[in-house]
Amino acid sequence: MTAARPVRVHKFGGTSVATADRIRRVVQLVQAEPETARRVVVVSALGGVTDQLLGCIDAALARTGAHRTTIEALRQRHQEVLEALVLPEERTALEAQLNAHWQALTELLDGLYLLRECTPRTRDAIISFGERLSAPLVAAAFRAAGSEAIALEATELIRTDDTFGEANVDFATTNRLIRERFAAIPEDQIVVVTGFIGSTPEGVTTTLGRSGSDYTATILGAALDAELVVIWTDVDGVMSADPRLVPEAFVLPHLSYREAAEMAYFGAKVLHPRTMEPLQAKGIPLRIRNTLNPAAPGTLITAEAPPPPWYVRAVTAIRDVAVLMLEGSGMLGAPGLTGRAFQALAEHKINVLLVSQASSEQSLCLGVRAADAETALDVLRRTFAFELETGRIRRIYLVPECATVSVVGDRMRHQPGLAGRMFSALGQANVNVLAIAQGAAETNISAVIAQRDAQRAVQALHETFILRTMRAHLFLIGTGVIGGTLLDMLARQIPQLKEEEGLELRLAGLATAERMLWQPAGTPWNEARERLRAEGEPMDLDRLVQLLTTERPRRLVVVDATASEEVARRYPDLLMAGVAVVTPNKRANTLSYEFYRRLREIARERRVPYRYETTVGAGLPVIATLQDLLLAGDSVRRIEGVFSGTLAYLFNQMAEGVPFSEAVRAARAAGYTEPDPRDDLSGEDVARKLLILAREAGLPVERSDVEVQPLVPDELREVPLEEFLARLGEQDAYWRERVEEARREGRRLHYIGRIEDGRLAVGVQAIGPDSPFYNLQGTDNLIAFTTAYYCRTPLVVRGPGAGPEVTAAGIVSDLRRALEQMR
Ligand SMILES: Nc1ncnc2c1ncn2[C@@H]1O[C@H](COP(=O)(O)OP(=O)(O)O)[C@@H](O)[C@H]1O
Ligand SMILES: N[C@@H](CC(=O)OP(=O)(O)O)C(=O)O
Repeated sequence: MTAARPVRVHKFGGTSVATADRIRRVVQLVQAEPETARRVVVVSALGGVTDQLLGCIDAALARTGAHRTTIEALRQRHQEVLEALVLPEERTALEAQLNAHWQALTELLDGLYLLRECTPRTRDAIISFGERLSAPLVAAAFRAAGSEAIALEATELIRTDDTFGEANVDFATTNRLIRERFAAIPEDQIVVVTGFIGSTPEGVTTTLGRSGSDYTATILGAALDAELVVIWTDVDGVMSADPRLVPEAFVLPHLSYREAAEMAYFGAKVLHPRTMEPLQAKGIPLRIRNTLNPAAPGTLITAEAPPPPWYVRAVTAIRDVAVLMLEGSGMLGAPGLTGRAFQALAEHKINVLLVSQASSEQSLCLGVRAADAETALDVLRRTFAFELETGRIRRIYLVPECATVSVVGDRMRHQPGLAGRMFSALGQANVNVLAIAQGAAETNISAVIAQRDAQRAVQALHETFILRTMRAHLFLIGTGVIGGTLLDMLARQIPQLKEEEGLELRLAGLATAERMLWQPAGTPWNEARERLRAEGEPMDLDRLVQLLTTERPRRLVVVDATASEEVARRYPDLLMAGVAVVTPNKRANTLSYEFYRRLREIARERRVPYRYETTVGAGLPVIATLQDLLLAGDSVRRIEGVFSGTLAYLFNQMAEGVPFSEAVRAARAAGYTEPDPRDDLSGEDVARKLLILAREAGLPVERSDVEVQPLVPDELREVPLEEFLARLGEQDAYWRERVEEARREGRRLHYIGRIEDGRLAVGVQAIGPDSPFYNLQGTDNLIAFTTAYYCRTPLVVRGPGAGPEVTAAGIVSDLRRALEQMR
């Protein structure tokens, strides 16, 4: 007796047998396999045929008559393949065989047309013809290419129950039938088997569910103890996500049976969910390969697979899902209800994709296919008629147009926090979650979302869990000195951020007081200002806020580089909508205390970043230092500082004998002052910084609580700028005298803000050499914190407190922290 040859089963999907050329390729691929193996080939219907047959059913039921035209087109298509592939001497016989099929098919459809009714049984009979037509053609193509080959109908091999449309296999009988049939066929013959179909013990044709040919292949593989099953399709393997939804998806070289099954169950169309079942007990490996690219290694599916670099292996989605909601306080502590719901649905052969129940049992949420939704609703309303009447169940309703998104991976088991990550990734993508569920094995987590969010959700999850990169968006308001510098700085940093940190920051647009440009898909950083000029529309703050909050792309940060109160007043709207705000604009934090408090509260509650380090001391870590001290449990006794680079410069100049008027003009010429130097000289700017720090330190203070000593006399406050500048000299004598007086006492003048004992004051002070301010140079700021921990020597932050570069750098740092919080 010769040893049996090892068996290899090859399944070719509809895409692989769509045309005569493709079928030729199939023949070559199988012929290239080692002849020492027994070759079994499972084929699907020619690509698209099953869908067209389903279309015929609908057309016949609708009595349009279009089914006849479609059948004619299908006949034509198969005939062309026949003529291209089949040996001349075989044609007549094969044509006769196929014609019998066309005739049977036409009769069935005409029957529907007359009866206006299609039972699941008839539907299966009709769609089984796709495979029954393709298998004989493929077998003939093998023979034409010189191989011994026969075609078999799986109705004589696969025994099922009568669950039409998704029949269950009786494995004991099936395995026996397959073994007996194959024992009678010479081992060197290629056997071409119809995928997708089976039959009941009575010989009625059934189908195994859409994409069921995969399952046929593994049923055969297991029955014949195959050494390998290969599923040939039109992609290089099973990918980390549906490549049509996620362009960055990549081929997974190795998967476990469980992972592949979960992916298929939760929507990865590349495999039928049951494909893996027959192989598991025997550990038969399964390989997914590409007919169009046979050189690619494909995906290997076995019992165990080397773990992915991170927890999640793949992301999937099912579209066309509906959610059934059962609500009512009477569901509390009613253990039987859930069971009854399931049973009722099962009796109507409705598959529940996902279940989620509030722990109080106040609500039960069941995901089903959209096609089953109305029936399911009806079934549940009838099942719970009594409960609905007595109010134990308040209502049962349907949420249509949903989708499920799932993350799948064996390595997810026992990993806390993944569901949280999933929620936050979806939240960042502005995707609302209706329900969430996790499999008992902890190898999948699924969420129900609105169907329109499906692609965005899959992309967000793929990015978060698989690529582990992050895409974020920035909208810049204000392109003046600071905004402009920031744009240039980020344009330089972007490539590096992407390369080294996986952060893909896009510019979603920008606005000035005159114009705005909204490009949520991203606009090139270094062309942004030109685009604003060329493509921008007139600035309309209401509309802008509307766009930012309702059409926001994922992880949106608004940088407000204006000094506008109008813009600042919109921060609550932005934060409420989940849009982060990063700003050097002091306005928002210096409006009423109530406004300040509300901003922080929204940011905290919504977990949206709101950062404003650059409002005090530009890039210096002033606010961060204060916050750190408070976090450590420290308490502030005094904050004292020189908060204005401009005024520091002014007093340093005067100390060297420069008259007041000249010092102001020099500061203005050097670009240190505001365009109108009175904005600095009034002390308003310093007062605001002090107010912000006081509030950060916990004082519920208002602007009116700050005592400000202005450097501009009252009579010069209102005059035109030119006149003010011209009359500056009037002040020189006064300041010369004050500087001199201080010098006589060994002191120097500085404009100092101080918070102590709940008092906020800003003004000129004469300070001695023992003060940290005494040696202050140039435009430096110096802020000293005297606290419970830092009581003998204060903690000092010192450095340039103004300038476009340091301020923009401070904004970038705030931005990075904000993005970190939005991961
Ligand atoms: N995770 C995934 N990996 C690979 N392909 C996927 C995935 N999800 C969905 N698909 C889609 O499945 C298609 C293959 O399935 P299908 O069209 O049924 O092929 P066949 O006709 O070979 O059975 C691919 O072209 C791809 O667009
Ligand atoms: N022809 C059937 C069975 C099948 O598996 O097809 P494919 O291999 O092309 O997905 C269907 O369309 O559902």
